[in-house]
Amino acid sequence: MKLTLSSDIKKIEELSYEKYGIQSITIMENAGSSVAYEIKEANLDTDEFVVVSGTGNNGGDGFVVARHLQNFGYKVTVFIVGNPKNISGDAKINFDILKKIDMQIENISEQNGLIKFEKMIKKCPYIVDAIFGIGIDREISDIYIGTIERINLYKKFVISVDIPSGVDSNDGHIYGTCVRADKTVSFILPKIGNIMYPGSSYSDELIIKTVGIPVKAINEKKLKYQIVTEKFAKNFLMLRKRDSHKGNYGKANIIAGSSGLTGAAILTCKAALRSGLGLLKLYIPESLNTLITLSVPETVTVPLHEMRKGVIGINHINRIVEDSNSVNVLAIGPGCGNTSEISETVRRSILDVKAPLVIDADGLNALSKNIKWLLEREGEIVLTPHPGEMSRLSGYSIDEINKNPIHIANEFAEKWKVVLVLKGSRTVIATPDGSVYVNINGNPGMATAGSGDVLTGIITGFIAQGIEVYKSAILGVFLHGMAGDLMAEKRGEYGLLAGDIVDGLAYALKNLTNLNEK
Ligand SMILES: NC(=O)C1=CN([C@@H]2O[C@H](COP(=O)(O)OP(=O)(O)OC[C@H]3O[C@@H](n4cnc5c(N)ncnc54)[C@H](OP(=O)(O)O)[C@@H]3O)[C@@H](O)[C@H]2O)[C@@H](O)CC1
Ligand SMILES: [K+]
Repeated sequence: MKLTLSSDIKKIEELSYEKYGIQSITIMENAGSSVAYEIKEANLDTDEFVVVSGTGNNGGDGFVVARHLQNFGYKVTVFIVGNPKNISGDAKINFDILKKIDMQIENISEQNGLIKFEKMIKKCPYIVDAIFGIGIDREISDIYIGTIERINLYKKFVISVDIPSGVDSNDGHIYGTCVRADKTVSFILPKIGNIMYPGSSYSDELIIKTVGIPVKAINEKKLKYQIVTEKFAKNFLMLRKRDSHKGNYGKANIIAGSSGLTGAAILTCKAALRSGLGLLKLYIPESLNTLITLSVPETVTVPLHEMRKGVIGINHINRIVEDSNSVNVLAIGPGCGNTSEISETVRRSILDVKAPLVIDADGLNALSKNIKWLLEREGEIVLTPHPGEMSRLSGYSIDEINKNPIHIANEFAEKWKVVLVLKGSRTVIATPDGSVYVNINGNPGMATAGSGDVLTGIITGFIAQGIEVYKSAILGVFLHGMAGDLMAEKRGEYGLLAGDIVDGLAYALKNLTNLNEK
């Protein structure tokens, strides 16, 4: 499902009106009535509603909701926040209708109105929030703060129109304060602010209504953001043929692990193998070989002589590079340590390995000091940073990245021609052609040591199996989240270990392939 900026929605609406002759008032009517019917069908235990409208078109939608709710037999009171003189266009048409049908309308433009509002919502259990939609563009002040804080204070059931009032639809940040909604009914397509944090945490449920905008108008607007849904991800998965052997499922090389960080190598290898790949080779400092072999016996290890304890010697790089040109993918980084040996390995791999590369953790740290190496890269490359690593790679602060992961990932992937997997509570996958995919499954239990190593292993495993590089990244992120969710259901979020995600991956893959077969 596509994901939009407010400008995308405005463009789609413009196309619908100007090219296809749809009337904007019709769309407002459909938007408002879709919310009202959603409320009616929920059979809520009330005979009364409060609708809180702003003075823009979101408020206009609220006026339509109020009219329909009244028709359904509910007692409705409309509170307008702001100066009613500012209501114009379609919203004004609907406002005038309310006056003609004797709707009870109150105004919250000063303290008096606020007291009246408070009194009313204390006794009315259901509130429709139509204060701001995609048009909010600045910090909220005064009377708006007072209104929103009162809505939140009494913990009533709140239905937000389009987006909880206070969320920026373009990035999900909050303009000072925000309505806490139980349900949001959004129109045409979800907005980035409905999906990204913190905005998405302000609504427990999100419903999308099409409101009569022609699909043609939506398709004509090239939309670059997309949510990764199960339906979308499962198409990338290849069914395993009955008459196949391990040679059909690809070969991967991994460089991971160093003294004290052997666990990272173990997790990466286990995850790669669990993704279904045929043959896995791990390059490992020789002193760690026994531990790896005992922990992941399915991995072929290449124990390499150490010039420094627990670190692969620099003299082996030629061999690794040469070997990696005969496999389907090379992954570098998990638990490698921040060493000059790894830095040189990353440099040579970027320059000389033609197979796709997956670079994570210490591999990224090496790259961030020498980002221009990417200019020399001919083959495909996936980078899987968390916000700290992304900060070192991009120069943006962690705070900036957390506030705007979609736009920063998009810019970086296009600039450096990489598939970028920016990890976070909503992992973003950005591709060199400017497409951006946002993953929405997963849970806070997955924010645990080794979780990223598991993701690197999964993506590596899928690339090895011949799934296109960007699709492997999307599928890997989706299944990583799905595996985490399955295991959190069994064990809870607190006790979740990265190793559980590896176990969950087997079940997640089983679920997804079952869906594929149906
Ligand atoms: N376009 C369409 O055809 C359709 C649109 N639809 C609906 O319209 C919504 C978008 O409507 P919109 O563009 O009018 O913006 P909206 O969210 O109502 O906010 C603008 C108002 O808020 C005000 N304001 C802003 N920030 C403020 C602040 N911090 N503090 C105080 N005031 C502030 C701003 O005031 P101003 O900046 O002019 O002073 C203006 O009055 C969309 O989400 C959907 O619900 C549907 O009906 C389908 C058809
Ligand atoms: K709203």
